[in-house]
Amino acid sequence: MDVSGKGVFLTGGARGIGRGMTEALLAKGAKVLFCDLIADLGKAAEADLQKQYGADNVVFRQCDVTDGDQLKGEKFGAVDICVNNAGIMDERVWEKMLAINTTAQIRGSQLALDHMRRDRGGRGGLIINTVSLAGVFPSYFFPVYNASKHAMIGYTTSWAKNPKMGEMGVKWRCLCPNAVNTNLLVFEENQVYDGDKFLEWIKPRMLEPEEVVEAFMKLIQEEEGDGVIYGVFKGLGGVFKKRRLVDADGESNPIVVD
Ligand SMILES: NC(=O)c1ccc[n+]([C@@H]2O[C@H](COP(=O)([O-])OP(=O)(O)OC[C@H]3O[C@@H](n4cnc5c(N)ncnc54)[C@H](O)[C@@H]3O)[C@@H](O)[C@H]2O)c1
Ligand SMILES: CCCCC[C@H](O)/C=C/C=C\C/C=C\C/C=C\CCCC(=O)O
Repeated sequence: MDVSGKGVFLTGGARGIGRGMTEALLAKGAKVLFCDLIADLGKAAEADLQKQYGADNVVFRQCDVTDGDQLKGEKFGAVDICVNNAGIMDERVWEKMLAINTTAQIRGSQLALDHMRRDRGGRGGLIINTVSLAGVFPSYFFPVYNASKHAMIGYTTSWAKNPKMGEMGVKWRCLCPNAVNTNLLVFEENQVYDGDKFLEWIKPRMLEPEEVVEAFMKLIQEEEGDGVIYGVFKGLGGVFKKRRLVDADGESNPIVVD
């Protein structure tokens, strides 16, 4: 989709990957309403971005995505693209994690679908859920996080397969990065299992947020690829290539390039 002039609603945009996504969308001419739980970071990001891209083009709202009314209340001038990106990683508060990573992403998707459906007077659109490579492969370091992300792959790709989706005019995509150098990877003891081992495993594979944002922009701008699960990772032939995950039965070559 050409994002120029399009309306975007994005969650978890105050920092990390979501902050980068917001800026990249603005740079391509989109108008972005982004929300986050952390008001001071969000407002600072808004001030920076408004200076660069104009106050009419980017707005921040404080919002807890687990509060259905707040999410609904912020919706939506005219939204062409919805990015459900807010997420946490903390096995100690696993129910809260499911509420943010899964329930809220599903709620955001449902609200966006209702808003966008062409067959009910909307103008169509694109829904992107930030998932994770942990939504595709098992990882014993964080079982509930993993489950929360597997659920979003199932949910997103299932909607994409709905035979009436063409009529509804809505496209669905999952963005699945490997570990990214953001606050999510700053964790305390017991937040994950064997955290030291995870960090050791991840060190040579770690992505920078900009790499994920670049992949996100490719995913968003491509016309093809409905329901695609878009992996972003190092070490299997490059970070930015479009890949469709079609075979997850082994670590050696689980991914087939299109
Ligand atoms: N960092 C990684 O290794 C990695 C890898 C793959 C996928 N992801 C996913 O990417 C997404 C973004 O994570 P990130 O790495 O940028 O982390 P981050 O912590 O930098 O950003 C996440 C943002 O979500 C916000 N948020 C959390 N709970 C919220 C709530 N209840 N309501 C509103 N906003 C809330 C946070 O305040 C934060 O600004 C998450 O869904 C995460 O699971 C991250
Ligand atoms: C606290 C870290 C949270 C990071 C979450 C993020 O979404 C990253 C996920 C990255 C990778 C997890 C996915 C798959 C791991 C697959 C295999 C690991 C095998 C390692 C081993 O067994 O030695």
